[in-house]
Amino acid sequence: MSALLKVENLSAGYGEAVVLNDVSVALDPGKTLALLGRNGTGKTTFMNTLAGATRQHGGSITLDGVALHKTPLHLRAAAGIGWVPQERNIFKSLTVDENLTAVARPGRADRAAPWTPVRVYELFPRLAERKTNLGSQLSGGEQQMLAVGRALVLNPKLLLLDEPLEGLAPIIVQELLRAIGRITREEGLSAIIVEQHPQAILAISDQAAVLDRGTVVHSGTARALLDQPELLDKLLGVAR
Ligand SMILES: Nc1ncnc2c1ncn2[C@@H]1O[C@H](COP(=O)(O)OP(=O)(O)OP(=O)(O)O)[C@@H](O)[C@H]1O
Repeated sequence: MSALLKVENLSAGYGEAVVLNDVSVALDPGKTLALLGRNGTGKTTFMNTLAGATRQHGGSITLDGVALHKTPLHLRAAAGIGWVPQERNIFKSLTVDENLTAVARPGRADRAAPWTPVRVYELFPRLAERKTNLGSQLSGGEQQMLAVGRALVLNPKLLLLDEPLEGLAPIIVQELLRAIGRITREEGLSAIIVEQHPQAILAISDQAAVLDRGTVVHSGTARALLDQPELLDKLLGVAR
């Protein structure tokens, strides 16, 4: 199987500052990668770089055979990147429904059931109940659901979720984890998930990579890291 995403020898950062150094990652179609690491190790910078929001200094990014590093930020959604940034970026002055319909793109020919606002409401019934509420009137968890829904209706090839569970109540975390599992496992959408709750994300991921100081210091299966909690703690700098 050829990789959906191939990142090779990537270096990137902000202006002259280089944050990511020689990062290589590959992801097969339909698979999920958990991207882990301590604070400030470059996880968000990696996601931002896939989305085209940083300065790339070197290396290459290929999505579905297309050289993404040559595609500017405003064309990356059309190129297949569904980005849910840490700050969620929903339109706060539009209703839930307007948020979804404003960005919806037709599905790709290879998808039997494209994501539409209707399907997003099935996935997140809470959003269906809030259709006419403004983005600014939603709770943090509902905003996160809307941000995920907005990325889905773009019908991306690769979904990027940057700390989707951050700051959310445990019951909402469970709802989101179930929904993410459905999107990836059942619907077969490829995803990269950055998270501070490693166990929860590893449990729904296929692969794992750990960043430290802008470099990949571990990569393998998610299962192997779940089975070796001491190794995981060591990689994440957690004292036992
Ligand atoms: N807009 C920016 N301009 C300059 N430097 C930045 C910017 N954003 C992040 N950095 C720097 O890049 C490095 C990596 O930060 P990044 O946010 O990618 O890490 P992270 O692993 O996602 O951390 P966290 O878990 O805290 O979100 C840090 O040293 C940070 O100070």
